[in-house]
Amino acid sequence: MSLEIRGLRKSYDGRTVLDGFDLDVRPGEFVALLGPNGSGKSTALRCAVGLERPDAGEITSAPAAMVFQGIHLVRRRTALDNVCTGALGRLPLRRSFFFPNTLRSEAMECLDRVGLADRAAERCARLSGGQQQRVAIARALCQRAEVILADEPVSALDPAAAAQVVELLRQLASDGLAVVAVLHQPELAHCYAHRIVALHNGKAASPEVTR
Ligand SMILES: Nc1ncnc2c1ncn2[C@@H]1O[C@H](COP(=O)(O)OP(=O)(O)OP(=O)(O)O)[C@@H](O)[C@H]1O
Repeated sequence: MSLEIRGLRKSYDGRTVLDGFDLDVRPGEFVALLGPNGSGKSTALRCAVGLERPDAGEITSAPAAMVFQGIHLVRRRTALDNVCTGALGRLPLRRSFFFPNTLRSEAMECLDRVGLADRAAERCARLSGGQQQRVAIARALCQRAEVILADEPVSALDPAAAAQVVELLRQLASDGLAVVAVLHQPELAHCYAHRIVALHNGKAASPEVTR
């Protein structure tokens, strides 16, 4: 299992958000996490990646990276530079200003996997929203993540770009990653996810196998 969450509990200001949330995601699996606004979907992902401390529960995860709705690229830098920053956590400090060629090659491979090798030298500000989100996914790949946690990755995109990004997430899962994406579009979840998990009353409702 790439990601195992058991009995996750989290409250804010005395209000219970997660109340025994469980989730298992295998390598090769794309899970869509659905649920109403405020049901705790982001909180669950943030706990899984270590951005939030749970009140209780156990999380076991292979190296994980998060992708956000807001994308968070450095817009004036090139797509390739942005992807290279995925490796900052494993670079010595002196290397973090001029990325070594080996890293640039790895970042190019990551851009290739998201279909954007031909835009590597383009400043991110000049890319479309969907392309920018694919660059952010390439950056997660350059982190050498085995688990990708995507929090509403397509909510800001037009329908065609959204479908392309969700299809890419499915492809990456088919290549062996474990992928969890919070989606607000049930039709995309049904079309592309291997499995849908619904968050209800702080718990995972029975998973529904879609494919
Ligand atoms: N840092 C925080 N401090 C206080 N309350 C928080 C914090 N983070 C989240 N919450 C609250 O926890 C609840 C769950 O939030 P969360 O963002 O996880 O829900 P969500 O299912 O992702 O919602 P949405 O679909 O609207 O993004 C909400 O009521 C939110 O206001």
